[in-house]
Amino acid sequence: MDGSAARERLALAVDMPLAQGLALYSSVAPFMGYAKVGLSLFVEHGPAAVTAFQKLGGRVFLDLKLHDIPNTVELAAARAGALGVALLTVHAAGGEAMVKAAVKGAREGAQRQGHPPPRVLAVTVLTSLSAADVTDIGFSSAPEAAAQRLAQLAVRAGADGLVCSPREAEGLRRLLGPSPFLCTPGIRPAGAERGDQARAETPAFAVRAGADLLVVGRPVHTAPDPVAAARALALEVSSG
Ligand SMILES: O=c1ccn([C@@H]2O[C@H](COP(=O)(O)O)[C@@H](O)[C@H]2O)c(=O)[nH]1
Repeated sequence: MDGSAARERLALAVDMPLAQGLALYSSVAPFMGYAKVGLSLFVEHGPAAVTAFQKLGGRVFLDLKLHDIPNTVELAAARAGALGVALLTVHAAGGEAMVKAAVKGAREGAQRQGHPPPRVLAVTVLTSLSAADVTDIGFSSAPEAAAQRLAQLAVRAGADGLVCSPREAEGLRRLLGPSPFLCTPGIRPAGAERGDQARAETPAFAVRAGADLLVVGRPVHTAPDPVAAARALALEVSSG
């Protein structure tokens, strides 16, 4: 795989103040094709955070993890679609009707503004949850089985893809085939601090497991040389 193909498979999680995030994304953009705008940036700046990265030429992954009643989620997804984002997240645990509503809203919102429809990705089991946490919140199964159940629900509802741990990607590919777009946060290069990520794996592991898009935040933010860290990620993705 060449460098530009690796770039298509890397998203920078911009979990930091906007000015700092814009500067960081500009410097790593040759290696990372998506800027992921998450809760902290969106709570502080709203749609302006999205347009700021779009002005830099970045494709925006709007990671709001919508989770509410279907009508509310449809309205929010329509607003996100109208912003021209490339990817939007919802929680699969919101149920089939809610995921369906998100897909409908996102498509209609994008169409109204003449944008291509965003891919709606359903979050299965957060990568920060350990097996014990998954039991604690009421699943009777291990993370992998819980992720598979939620993934099947999301695909039935029309989600374009799934967010999962790299540990679950291979099983989901086997179960669901080549079409769902698999996005894996919880990426840690060998030796990197895990922080709050309980089910993390290396970039090469995620690629071999069948992930389409790898989300990376702190391993780039906290690196002594973030550009070198992004270049190393792209290299590992290319050879993974
Ligand atoms: O299950 C999930 C879903 C989303 N995320 C998001 O990805 C990044 C990961 O950042 P790191 O600094 O590389 O840990 C972050 O924005 C999360 O909100 C996730 O980690 N797990």
